[in-house]
Amino acid sequence: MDRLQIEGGHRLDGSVQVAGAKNAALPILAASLLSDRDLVLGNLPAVTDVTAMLELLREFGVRIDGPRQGRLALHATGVVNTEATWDIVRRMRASFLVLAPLVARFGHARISRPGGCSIGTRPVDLHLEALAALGASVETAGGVIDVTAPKTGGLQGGRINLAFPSVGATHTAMMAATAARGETEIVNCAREPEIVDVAACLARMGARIEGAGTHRIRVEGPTLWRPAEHAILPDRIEAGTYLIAAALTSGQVEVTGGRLEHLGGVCEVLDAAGVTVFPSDRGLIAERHGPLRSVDMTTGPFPAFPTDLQAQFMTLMTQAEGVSTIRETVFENRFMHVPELQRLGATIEHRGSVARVRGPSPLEGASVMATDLRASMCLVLAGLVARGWTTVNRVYHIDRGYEDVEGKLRRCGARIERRTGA
Ligand SMILES: CC(=O)N[C@H]1[C@@H](OP(=O)(O)OP(=O)(O)OC[C@H]2O[C@@H](n3ccc(=O)[nH]c3=O)[C@H](O)[C@@H]2O)O[C@H](CO)[C@@H](O)[C@@H]1O
Ligand SMILES: C=C(OP(=O)(O)O)C(=O)O
Repeated sequence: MDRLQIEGGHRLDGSVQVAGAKNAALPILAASLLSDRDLVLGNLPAVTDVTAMLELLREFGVRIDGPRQGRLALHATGVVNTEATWDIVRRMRASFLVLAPLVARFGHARISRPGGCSIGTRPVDLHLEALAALGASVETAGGVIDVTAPKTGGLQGGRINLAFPSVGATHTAMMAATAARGETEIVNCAREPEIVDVAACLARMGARIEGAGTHRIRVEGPTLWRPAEHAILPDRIEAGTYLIAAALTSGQVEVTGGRLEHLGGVCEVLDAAGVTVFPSDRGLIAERHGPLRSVDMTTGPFPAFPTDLQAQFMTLMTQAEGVSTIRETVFENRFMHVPELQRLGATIEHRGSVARVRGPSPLEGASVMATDLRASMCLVLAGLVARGWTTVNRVYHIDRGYEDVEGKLRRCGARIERRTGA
């Protein structure tokens, strides 16, 4: 199992190219199942979640050509299977996103109920309610979810009112609605930039869809599919991670491809902490003015501070003067990094959905265990400022969503090595 070894105390300077967003790439790959026309994708991130989704699509019978000159072509003409087993779903939660396109196109799909993961229980009720609102019947038995569209006419347009602006349920609703007959209105939907990117890709594929990025999306179906080409938008979470890394080490890094409008509440919070993020010719730069200040932060759906940057922000706050109160409102158990940061010397009290970080704490390198993608990354960030060497174990979590993490950090001056094996 790979691990990363980091020597702290080196300032980051230089530039980092942000990859395509994993959280747009995964639903867009699932959306390739909707159409029998070619879909060509650019800017797919080289991360293991994308590899796993491509493997799953191949198992369904999707033909995949490339990558050639950075582009990958998907042809879903010969889909042979509409069942995703537990073995597939347990490897990657986002594989659940194939449910809607399969039901929409083939009228039926069976998928194992995804379990929780280290950040929360992560139910799928809102996905299933969205499909039911378009006329699908949903049966669950023995951990398997069976979804069938009406025998005559398939899915029908309708009104989907999401109880919470779930990102995944919004993807499910949009994809199902493109194949349903008539108008669908999705209310209280998620507004994340990845929703806008998925909607843009669906529109290129022929869907009549509007309102993505607002609380209400309208889709007029069914879609007359056409061949399409789409480049995945840059990963705002990766961009935010490297901006935080630069601020943490008092360095200056140009985050190429990062976009201010995608970072929502992040820049405001960083500004209050003494870090200004400003646009450059090619992306974003974070500039720190003297010592970091503690800031309170609450995660929430876009444009609030993203839960996927909460752990990295917590590492930043270990180096800020004062007490920072961090509230996690999206997932019920997303503080698994707290004991590992404490192991490095951070002073953090954690109760329920609130963590209080008292800084600045001198961190000391140690061996720590990665528990999920962003928790792992916050430990790498801590390693950049800890005294001596930090070893982050179970790096496969980071590889799920960060392309070439050690290469990107090393090119900015970090001392970081990947070690393979025991
Ligand atoms: C592949 C992908 O895009 N993953 C992102 C996506 O996950 P994901 O799509 O799973 O996140 P959701 O927005 O759906 O989940 C938010 C909250 O809603 C709850 N919920 C969700 C669905 C449902 O049917 N019922 C329900 O109760 C979840 O348990 C969670 O507490 O958005 C999250 C929130 O921005 C990000 O952290 C993840 O990185
Ligand atoms: C939680 C995340 O991803 P997923 O929804 O794929 O588990 C993440 O990207 O931080």
